[in-house]
Amino acid sequence: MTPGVEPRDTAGDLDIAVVRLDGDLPLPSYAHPGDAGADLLTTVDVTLGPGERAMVPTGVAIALPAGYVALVHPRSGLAARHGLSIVNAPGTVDAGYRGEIKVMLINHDPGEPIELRRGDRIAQLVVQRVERARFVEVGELPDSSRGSGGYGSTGGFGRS
Ligand SMILES: O=c1ccn([C@H]2C[C@H](O)[C@@H](COP(=O)(O)OP(=O)(O)OP(=O)(O)O)O2)c(=O)[nH]1
Ligand SMILES: [Mg+2]
Repeated sequence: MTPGVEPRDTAGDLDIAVVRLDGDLPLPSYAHPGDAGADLLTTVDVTLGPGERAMVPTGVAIALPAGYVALVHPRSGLAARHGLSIVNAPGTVDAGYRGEIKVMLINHDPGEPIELRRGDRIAQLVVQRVERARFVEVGELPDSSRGSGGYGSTGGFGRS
C-alpha cells in the first residue's frame, strides 16, 4: 500500500474465527478504515456507580492464530466524557483462550453513574503480533546507557 493512503475498507487483513455467544449483536468491527481497534459491545444493561467496577460480557469468543494477542483497550471518548475505563487496561486475550471476552469496566467519575445498555460500544480490541520469549538465565546483564535508573531518573515534566 502507498504510504499515507488510507486502506479502502474497514475489514482487517487477518481472518479470526469468532463465535457469537449471545443472540444477534454485531461482530466486533472497525469504525473507520485504518482503525487499530475493533469495537466490542456489552450484551447486558449495567449501571456503574461512581468508583464502581463490573466484569461485562461482550458475547464473543475468538480463536487467535498462534503468535497473536488481542488487547482490550478503553475507548477514549467514553473515558473523556464519562470517566469510563478498564481496570486492567489493556486486558490480554491469549491466543489459546476460547472463552467469552469480558471487559472489566470501571467508572472513575467521582459523582455520576454511567448507564450502559445492551449493544453499547464499551471497549476496543487491538489484535497484534506478539513475541514469546525464552528466558535465558545469565549471571550478569550487559551494560546499557540507562542502567538501573528508572521511576523518574531523567527528571519530571522537563520544565526549566
Ligand atoms: O480483559 C480481559 C482480560 C483477560 N480475558 C480473558 C482472556 C485471557 O486469555 C484470560 C486470562 O487473562 P489473564 O492472563 O490476563 O488473567 P490471569 O489473572 O493471569 O488469569 P489466568 O490465570 O487464567 O491466566 O482471560 C478477557 O476476556 N478480558
Ligand atoms: Mg494469565
